[in-house]
Amino acid sequence: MSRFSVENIRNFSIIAHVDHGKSTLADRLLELTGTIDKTKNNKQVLDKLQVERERGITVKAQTASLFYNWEGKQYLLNLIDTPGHVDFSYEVSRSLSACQGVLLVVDANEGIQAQTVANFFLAFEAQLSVIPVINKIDLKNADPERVEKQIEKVFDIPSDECIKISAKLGTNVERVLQAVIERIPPPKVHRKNPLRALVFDSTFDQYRGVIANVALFDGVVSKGDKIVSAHTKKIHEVNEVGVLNPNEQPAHKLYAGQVGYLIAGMKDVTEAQIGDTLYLHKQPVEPLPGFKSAKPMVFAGMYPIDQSEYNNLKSAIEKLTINDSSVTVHRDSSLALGAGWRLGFLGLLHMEVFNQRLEQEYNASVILTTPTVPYKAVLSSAKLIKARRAVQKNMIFIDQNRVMLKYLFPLNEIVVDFYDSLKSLSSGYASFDYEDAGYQTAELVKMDILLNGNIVEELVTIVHKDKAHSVGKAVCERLKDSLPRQLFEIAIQAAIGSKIIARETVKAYRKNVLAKCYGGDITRKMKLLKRQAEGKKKLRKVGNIEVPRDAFIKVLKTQSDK
Ligand SMILES: Nc1nc2c(ncn2[C@@H]2O[C@H](COP(=O)(O)OP(=O)(O)OP(=O)(O)O)[C@@H](O)[C@H]2O)c(=O)[nH]1
Repeated sequence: MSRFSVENIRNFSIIAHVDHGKSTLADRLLELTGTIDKTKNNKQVLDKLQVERERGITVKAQTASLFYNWEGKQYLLNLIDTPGHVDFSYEVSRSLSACQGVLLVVDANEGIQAQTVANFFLAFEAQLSVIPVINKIDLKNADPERVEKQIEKVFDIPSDECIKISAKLGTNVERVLQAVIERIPPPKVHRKNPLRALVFDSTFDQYRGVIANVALFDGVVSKGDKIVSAHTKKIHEVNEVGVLNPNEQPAHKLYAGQVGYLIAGMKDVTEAQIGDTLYLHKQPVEPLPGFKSAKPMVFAGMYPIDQSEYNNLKSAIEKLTINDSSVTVHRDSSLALGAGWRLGFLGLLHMEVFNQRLEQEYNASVILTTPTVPYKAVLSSAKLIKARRAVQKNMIFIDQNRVMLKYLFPLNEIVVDFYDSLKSLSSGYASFDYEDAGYQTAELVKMDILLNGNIVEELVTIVHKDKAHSVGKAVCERLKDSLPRQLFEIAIQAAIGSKIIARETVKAYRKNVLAKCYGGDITRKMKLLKRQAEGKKKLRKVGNIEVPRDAFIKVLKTQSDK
């Protein structure tokens, strides 16, 4: 790695709206630089996770070091592929901290979309060079000239700076590499200074522990060095350093300006903080600014299906959060579901992907309960807070056919199905992005669910006053369908304070498990009675009513559907 002087290094990222072609462009860049062989099968090479390949989306930023000869010089181009979906924008902003420039990919047919704008501003605020790339010019409906005008109008980038390509066919992709060299500056670093390395990402390997992705701002690091984490102050010996090409390729040393990986026997989440600065033992440095921690937007309870799986699930969640530090984890417990956690995610897709990764990468199966959003409650005698509907903030015309609208919304109104409704109302044309605008007051009420007068703690929820009646009714109906009949009548009620807003009744009945056993075989009877007793363990008693675990899960799901 010593061959590459700082002048011959470029660190860049590809950013875009979802599906505009980042991963396809990354595949072509990898082929052009001989990093991977050119075959028809190179599809989303950097999307290594099973969930990414199944869903065809990038959820995790990936790094690849490309070697490229141009005008007689050899360059080291470090590419960081980033996710497009809004739920993963935290990955994008972290990746940008290791870069000096970005390729902003825009679909020649769809033009500028919500995440194009959001990602552009992330790069702009980080003062990175932006190279606009108009992709998919091979499409029949492509209109690169219109997109060029949009880019000029919205981002103030002269249209002659746009590179028009087809990542699919490889058209003009070589020009993109040349623009990276010409328009993105080399990193501003000092190799003679003591080591200062930023941990911008990390993954967990079962055998080798934490693999930290690092960007070197100063100095050199080699195998055998003793390094210190500015965060924990713990000393670690470096076992391996190298570059991602795109798979790990060990090297003797990494130099300032380069991006690579480092393994130093860190075994634990707390030892591998993303945003941490690493320095050489006895040569302390001023730590780099690091990252703002991600702000969870959607919360869900997570429990093992069987409590005996608690410890395995705990370790799986810990390992996965090393790789996805935007998930927040707090211990929680529920009378119905046992010990578990309350996890915070950046959005619903993020929650689904995390759940799928737990299953696929760690073989864990879990119960997820209703996602909720955080509220701050002000308890007054009336217990009530003023409502606020969506408020329009501004409107910008991107071109004759497109308009960008900004609204202030209650988060609760958008987390569940807003995006889907928007897509179907606009026949797929509208796109959507959001950012947290802080807490606002609203008329929210706490809704209790009661069984024969006893509150079921697991089902207490916060709902908007206007929706309380419909949510309460739906929960009571769902509970009625899922509660087994018992020896006595059960009143199911939804209540706000002392006011009952919905009610259903389950008639009395006794389930005789021996009903179908006529005479004879005592062992069979015993078996059925034993099974009934085991079944009872999975029940939760509310007063004298037995509620099966399934019933909770079904009702919790209704709450999120409403
Ligand atoms: N016709 C055409 N299709 C393209 C081109 N580039 C990408 N695509 C297609 O567009 C779709 C999305 O491409 P991806 O590269 O996966 O998009 P992405 O931006 O990486 O998507 P995320 O990782 O989910 O954000 C795929 O079906 C590609 O085959 C192109 O130049 N022309």
